[in-house]
Amino acid sequence: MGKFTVLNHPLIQHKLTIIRRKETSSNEFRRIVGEIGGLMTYEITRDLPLKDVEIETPIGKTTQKEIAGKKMTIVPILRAGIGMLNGVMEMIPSAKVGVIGMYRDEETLTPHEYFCKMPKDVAERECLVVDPMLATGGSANMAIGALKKRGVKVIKLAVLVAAPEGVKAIQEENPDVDIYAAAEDEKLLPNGYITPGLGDAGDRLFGTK
Ligand SMILES: O=P(O)(O)OC[C@H]1O[C@H](OP(=O)(O)OP(=O)(O)O)[C@H](O)[C@@H]1O
Ligand SMILES: O=c1cc[nH]c(=O)[nH]1
Ligand SMILES: [Mg+2]
Repeated sequence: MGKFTVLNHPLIQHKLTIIRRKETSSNEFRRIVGEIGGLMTYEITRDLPLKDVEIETPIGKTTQKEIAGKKMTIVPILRAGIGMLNGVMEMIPSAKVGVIGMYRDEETLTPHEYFCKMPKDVAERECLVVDPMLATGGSANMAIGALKKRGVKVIKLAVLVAAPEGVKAIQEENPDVDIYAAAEDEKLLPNGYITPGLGDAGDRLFGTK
C-alpha cells in the first residue's frame, strides 16, 4: 500500500489555518495555497536521487551533487490544482507541467475529465499530481488513471486537505501511489464537502462564489 504522510511542519500548519478561515480573501487564499504547495514540495522531494558532477568554482575544480535523471512532471488538476502550481514550480523550476481538467458532478460526486495535455516524454518522468482537496478521491484516482494509461510508472499525489474516505479510495485503487497532505480532516459530508475543510477550493481561489 502507498504511504500516506501528513506534513505537519509548523509553517504548513500555520498557513493552512489561515486559508481555512472563512474571512480569508481570495487574494490571500491564492497566495498561501501557492506557498503551502512550495513548502510541501520541499518535503516530498527529500528522496530525489542525486549524482556527482564535476564543476569549477572561481577557486578551483570540485565534485558536487545535482539531481539525477529527468526532472518531474507536475500535474495540477484543474481548476483548483492551479493554485498550488506556482509554489511547486518555484522549488523545481525545470519541471514540466501536464494539465488535466476535471470537475465533479455536484449531485453524484462523479468526476468528469474535460482536458488533458501532457509532455511528450511523460512516461519517462516521475509525476506529482497536485490538487488542494482529496474528498471522495474520485478526481485524483481518475487523474492517476490517465497518467498510467500514458505509461507513467512513478506517481505521487500532494493535497492540502485529505478526507479519510479519499485516502482509502486512492490506497485501494492505486496502492503504488504515495499521498502527501497538509492535514487529514474528520470526514466527508453527504454533500461531498470535507469537514472542517476549507470550503470549495476552486471557488475560493478564483472568486467564483
Ligand atoms: O475527491 P473528489 O470527491 O473527486 O473531490 C475533489 C475535487 O473536487 C474539487 O474540484 P471541483 O470538481 O470542485 O472542480 P474545480 O477545481 O474546477 O472547482 C477539488 O479541487 C478536487 O479536484
Ligand atoms: O471540501 C471540498 C471537497 C471537494 N472540493 C472542494 O473544493 N472542497
Ligand atoms: Mg470546485
